[in-house]
Amino acid sequence: MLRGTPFPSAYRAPSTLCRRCFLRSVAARRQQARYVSTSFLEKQNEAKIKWDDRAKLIEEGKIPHLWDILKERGYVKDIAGTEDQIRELMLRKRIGVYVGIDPTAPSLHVGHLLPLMALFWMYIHGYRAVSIIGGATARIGDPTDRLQSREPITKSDMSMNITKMHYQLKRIWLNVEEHARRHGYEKEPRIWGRALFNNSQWYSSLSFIEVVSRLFKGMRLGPMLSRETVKRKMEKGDGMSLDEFVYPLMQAWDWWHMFRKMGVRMQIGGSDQYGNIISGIEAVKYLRDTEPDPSEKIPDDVLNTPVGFTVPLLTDSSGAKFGKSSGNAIWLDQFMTSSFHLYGYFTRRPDADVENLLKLFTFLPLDDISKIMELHKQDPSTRHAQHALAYEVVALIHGIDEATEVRDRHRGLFSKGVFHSPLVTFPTDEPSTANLASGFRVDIQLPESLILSKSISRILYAAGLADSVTDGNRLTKHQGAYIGGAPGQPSATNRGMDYGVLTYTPIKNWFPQDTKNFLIDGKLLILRRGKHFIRVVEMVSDAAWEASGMMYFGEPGTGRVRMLREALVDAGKDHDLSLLNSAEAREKFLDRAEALYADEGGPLLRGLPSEPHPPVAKTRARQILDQSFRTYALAGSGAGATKAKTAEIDSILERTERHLEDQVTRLVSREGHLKDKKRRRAERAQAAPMFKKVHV
Ligand SMILES: Nc1ncnc2c1ncn2[C@@H]1O[C@H](COP(=O)(O)OP(=O)(O)OP(=O)(O)O)[C@@H](O)[C@H]1O
Ligand SMILES: N[C@@H](Cc1ccc(O)cc1)C(=O)O
Repeated sequence: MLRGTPFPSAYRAPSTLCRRCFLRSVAARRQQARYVSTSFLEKQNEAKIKWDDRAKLIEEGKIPHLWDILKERGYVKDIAGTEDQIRELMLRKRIGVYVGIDPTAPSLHVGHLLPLMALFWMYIHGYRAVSIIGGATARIGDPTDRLQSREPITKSDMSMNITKMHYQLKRIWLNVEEHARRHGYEKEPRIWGRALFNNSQWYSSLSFIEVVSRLFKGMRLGPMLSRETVKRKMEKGDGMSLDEFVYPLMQAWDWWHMFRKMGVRMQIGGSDQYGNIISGIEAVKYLRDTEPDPSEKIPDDVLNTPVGFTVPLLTDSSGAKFGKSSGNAIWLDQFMTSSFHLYGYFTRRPDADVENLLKLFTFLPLDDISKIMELHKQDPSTRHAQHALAYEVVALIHGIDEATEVRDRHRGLFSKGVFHSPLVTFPTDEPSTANLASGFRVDIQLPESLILSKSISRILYAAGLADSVTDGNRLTKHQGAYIGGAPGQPSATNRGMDYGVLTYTPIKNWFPQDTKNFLIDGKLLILRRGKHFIRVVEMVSDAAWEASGMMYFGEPGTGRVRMLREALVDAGKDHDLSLLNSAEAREKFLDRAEALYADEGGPLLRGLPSEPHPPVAKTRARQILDQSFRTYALAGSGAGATKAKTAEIDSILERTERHLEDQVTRLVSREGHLKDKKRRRAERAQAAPMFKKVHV
């Protein structure tokens, strides 16, 4: 092992350094000095040799330069910096590259996917890819291309948006790896590196005076005032507030933070971000060149030059940018735009656009795209290329299984563009607006009487995060579940999550009245089991809960049991018990019971956690109902014994009902655990040590 040396002999206050800066840099050094294993250094060295070898192959023309691939696929619209700088930088150094997204909506949309795709390409070619959720910047809101200022976002909406986007991005990142593998890009441990941050992480510990003295000091008002966005908003819009005016500088500070700490040299954005990227480059260069601490100084050379580029904007048929503000977004959240709609959206792209979209939205090699286009041209009415595109995008966002299922559903419904089923309406170009009316979709609603006065274990069970109340107790005992709140503070006095951040604290078996301390804006709870199994719970009044007709796991005296019994009794009434063994009666019974319980919107499954479980639970519920029918029929079929057997039937029913409830609950939770476990393993396997700053 090598020992970090916190105070090397040469480490003396240089005459140019003021006392404050000197002390600060000594403190920083002390914190950063750590033990580093030689094997880690060897591996880093190995990675560098590999990178240099790759550069040689590129220079000899044996493998393509990624920059050329990006250009060829259509990702490059405007360049910030020069093309030569970018080429050289990408060739010589495994630079960090980032895309930022403000959490001003509860989901990513298809437009976001474009800069992200460019980022994914860089990732699978070995660059360190960073995605940023702008928890801090969203509090201001990017004024670019707007005439009216944004409405402030409430704390609960913000927490919800950050949570949703965070887990959406995590899931997409995992899908990226799977996709890349399908298209021949095998993950290289220690070479592929990625990270996901919320910029509140650094803003919450940043002092105002530091930004003013380090950054604002060097920015000239003239060029900032002459920016198109500023002029337009001041002349034609509702004027510009100071926070909006400095927004690009906040974005620039993000870059500067990552530039120093993580080697991020490049920023990618949609073409509306060009101005912000240019401002960022100026600011980062200024901050780099005026660094007062010599030990932190970064030289002004090609390897330390900030650069960027923008991707073209994805627009709708009228030419308007797809986005939240334009109100035309195709969302990546299943509940806001179903995977069926998402698939449908891509299958309806015009023939003239589809080849470009295949290049932009998929990892398919260009040769494969040419083959797809050839096939498509033989009979464009089959929309072969559009289906390939839709399949790839849905698989990237929702996974291969979902994509295959949706493709099959589309195949079943449409053939050569002809719509078969009268039951389903043809999806239009309009995005699905379900759940948008309320502004966002929570995972689950639960009543006040549960949240405010029942144990947290019961709440975990009701939210579908525990198999039972006992399991909830076990989780809280072993700190296996978390709640959004201020970390490290006791539950009785926890002040909750700060605005714009996502922080958790382990759930303990606290008094029921403590749970209210974790409510965001008095109505939202964020619960998590393990690393990824998450529930956003909205607390509703008991009256609203009653009116909704919904049920939750463990709700006293509810109806899932009661209603199943009614359905079974109903089925019995409709069909003479002597008929119950007939196939016809069985089908009728199942249809009734299923309509009543197993519909996605039906009362049984409405109480269950959200996707991807309902379809699984639905199938399982049908199987269980099927079994219960058979048991019922068997019990009722004794010749002439119909009435006499009522008591026995009742007891069988009760048992089946309990069984049904248990099975579905268990199934849902187990699904979650398995996924959780798999994800954790995948994450561990790809821990990216290159993000750790190490001084030796
Ligand atoms: N339709 C689009 N085409 C290409 N890039 C897009 C599109 N929409 C957003 N982006 C890019 O995604 C990144 C994050 O965008 P942002 O958070 O501003 O979303 P938005 O939907 O544009 O929001 P808003 O409409 O509220 O400004 C930016 O780089 C932005 O340029
Ligand atoms: N300003 C970007 C989002 C963003 C936020 C922070 C960043 O560091 C970068 C980008 C947008 O609104 O599209």
